[in-house]
Amino acid sequence: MIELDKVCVDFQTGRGPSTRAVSDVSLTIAAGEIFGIVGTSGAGKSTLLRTLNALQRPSAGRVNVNGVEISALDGVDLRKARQRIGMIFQHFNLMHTRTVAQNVAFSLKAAGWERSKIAPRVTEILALVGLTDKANRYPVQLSGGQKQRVGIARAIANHPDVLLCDEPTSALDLETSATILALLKQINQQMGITIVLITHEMNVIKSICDRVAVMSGGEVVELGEVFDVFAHPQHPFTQQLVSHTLNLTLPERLQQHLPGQLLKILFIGDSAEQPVLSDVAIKFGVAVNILHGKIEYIGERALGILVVQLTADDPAVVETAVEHIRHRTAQVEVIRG
Ligand SMILES: Nc1ncnc2c1ncn2[C@@H]1O[C@H](COP(=O)(O)OP(=O)(O)OP(=O)(O)O)[C@@H](O)[C@H]1O
Repeated sequence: MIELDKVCVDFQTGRGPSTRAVSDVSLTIAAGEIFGIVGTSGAGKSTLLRTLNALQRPSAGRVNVNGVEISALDGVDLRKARQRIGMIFQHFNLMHTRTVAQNVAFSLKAAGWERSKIAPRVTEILALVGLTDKANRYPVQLSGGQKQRVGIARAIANHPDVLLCDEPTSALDLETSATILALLKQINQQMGITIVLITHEMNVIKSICDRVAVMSGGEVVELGEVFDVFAHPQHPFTQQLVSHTLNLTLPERLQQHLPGQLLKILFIGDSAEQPVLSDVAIKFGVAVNILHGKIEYIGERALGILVVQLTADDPAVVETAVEHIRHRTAQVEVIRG
């Protein structure tokens, strides 16, 4: 449904050398998927997202949406192709002199809807985003979350196939963010709209995306199912993002002064249901001290993480116990041996 083939974007600033904002990105995004692009500021996320509706032209490479090479279109053809692609923004981009209903109606007028069909569609779509009672309010009278709901209503009113989301929750508090992400998920499931979302927060990726591309320095450095990226991040930048999100750092003081081995253990699926730690305690006579732990739910799947300290009189016994744990869990990282 969406295909990027070796997309590069260069910006020429002044007379100096150009900046490469997006470097050789190739991706395929399936119809109906919620696809996340994560990276720090300046990674090239916005620039890449904007190539999907040709707000930004690639300097090299091709962008195909619904079988049409959007990066090669202009004029009427481009306007038509863009009508199949909605977009929402971090700061909502609403028209402040128009009411909520007028903001949504405006997008339908622009898409060439018959006058008589606009009002019923506005009513329907405002009900879907939970804003029926705010139809005649102006944006200034709304909370951030309500403004983003207007943005979403406006973006999906014309039945697009794709919804592009540019940091949709970055200006919102945690609770409101969660309700907006839940609304996006609901829209994806009910209407089958493909969602491409950019964010700098792994938590946003974790809560609604199916797959994720990690961007750094204009490149996609990692790509995969969200669960797999969280469970086995490969690239050092992804490892840093995931570890920061899971927040399992122990105070330095504790790390330095504890005897024995400190392990971070990952439990996935079956391994989460087996009494691995009590088994090693009994079998090898090691003392197991749990220092930190949590279970993250990503989609329907659980990812358990524990930080434990293993001690015994004989260090060789601890080594054997660590090997035993390694064979029965998804991953063991020795934080300090
Ligand atoms: N119009 C432009 N002219 C020149 N350079 C630009 C332009 N737009 C973006 N850049 C540069 O391209 C790089 C990528 O920017 P981009 O906005 O895509 O990153 P981002 O990952 O979306 O970051 P942020 O989250 O801060 O928006 C940056 O170095 C930026 O300075």
